[in-house]
Amino acid sequence: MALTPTLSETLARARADLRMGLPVVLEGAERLALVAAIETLSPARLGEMRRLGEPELALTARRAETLKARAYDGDLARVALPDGASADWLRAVADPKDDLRRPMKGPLLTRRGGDAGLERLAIRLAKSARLLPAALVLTVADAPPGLTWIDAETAAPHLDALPELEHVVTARVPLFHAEEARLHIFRPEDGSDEHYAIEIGRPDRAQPVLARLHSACFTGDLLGSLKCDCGPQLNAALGKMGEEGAGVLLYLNQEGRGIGLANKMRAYALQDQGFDTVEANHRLGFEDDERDFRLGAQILSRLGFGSVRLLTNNPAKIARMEECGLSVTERVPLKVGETRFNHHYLLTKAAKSGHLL
Ligand SMILES: Nc1nc2c(ncn2[C@@H]2O[C@H](COP(=O)(O)OP(=O)(O)OP(=O)(O)O)[C@@H](O)[C@H]2O)c(=O)[nH]1
Ligand SMILES: [Zn+2]
Repeated sequence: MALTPTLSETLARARADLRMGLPVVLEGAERLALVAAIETLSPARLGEMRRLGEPELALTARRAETLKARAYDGDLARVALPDGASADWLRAVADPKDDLRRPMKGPLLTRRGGDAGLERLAIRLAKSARLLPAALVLTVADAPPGLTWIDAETAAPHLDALPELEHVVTARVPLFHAEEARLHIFRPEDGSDEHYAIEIGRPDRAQPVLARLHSACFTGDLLGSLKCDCGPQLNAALGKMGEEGAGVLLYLNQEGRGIGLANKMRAYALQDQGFDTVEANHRLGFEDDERDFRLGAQILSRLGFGSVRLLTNNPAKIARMEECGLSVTERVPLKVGETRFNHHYLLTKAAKSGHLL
């Protein structure tokens, strides 16, 4: 041990490798596979992988549904590569941007039988690298040297577990809405994004605290985008905490409901083609909401809060908090920032995701 990387560190490396277009090695109980993310796979690396054998394309069942491909593995599909399939072809299958212009990618031949555990892990890694959820998977007898090597049996449960968070630092930051405010930084030990807690005043830990779990939205929070209600919600939540003189706002770096900013922009481009926010996520191969709210519950309890008055319109958030052992004594509605550009988005969230209007 000592200087050799831990499983968390190896997975963090794997995410970085996939983002750069470098394959990683997954070692399962019965086979070994080279795995590359389709989004970043170069023609040269594809050529090299094809030289070593017959790779397959792993897609989520959500993406397969749009492509009319059968997903025999339940949550995913393993697609056989047609002769001469190029990196561009793979990219077009993984990325829905031209689906309407070029609908016929298939028929796609999908595999059934056998174990899809490594493919499942491959997609999981691509998602955690915030790439399109699609991977090239090649079963090999042995792997080329120098690639990051992952033990699949231990990695899969590790990716599902909540990473430990280190409370890195706390400092005072006077805010427009509340001069007495402190920012706490929390750093996950798995090398993923840091999350922030903004504590307003000195909330009494023995009482339910006014709390908001805010998910990062670069476009809404920073640019003032009118396409969602995030910016006004952020402002209104801090405003209310300022008025009451106490509260805690978690700023969770789960951009785009956990799919990352690049994928959220892909979803926006699909919305310009007429799909709603939920359909766009599905066409990309994601679930409606890929966030992990356990993080928020962990941060609140690390700060000493056991019960909250939660500012939200999302009943699922309340349910998640209670599952994590946090008591939600009250839901405080947060309805601000409706525009003609987000009216339909808000209606979709109410109709499909259970948000309260
Ligand atoms: N994937 C995707 N993410 C979006 C879209 N619009 C906003 N987001 C993200 O959604 C998150 C905010 O979630 P919301 O659904 O607005 O609200 P909520 O957190 O579920 O519920 P509230 O507590 O009521 O605000 C942020 O991470 C945004 O970046 C979209 O069209 N697609
Ligand atoms: Zn937003």
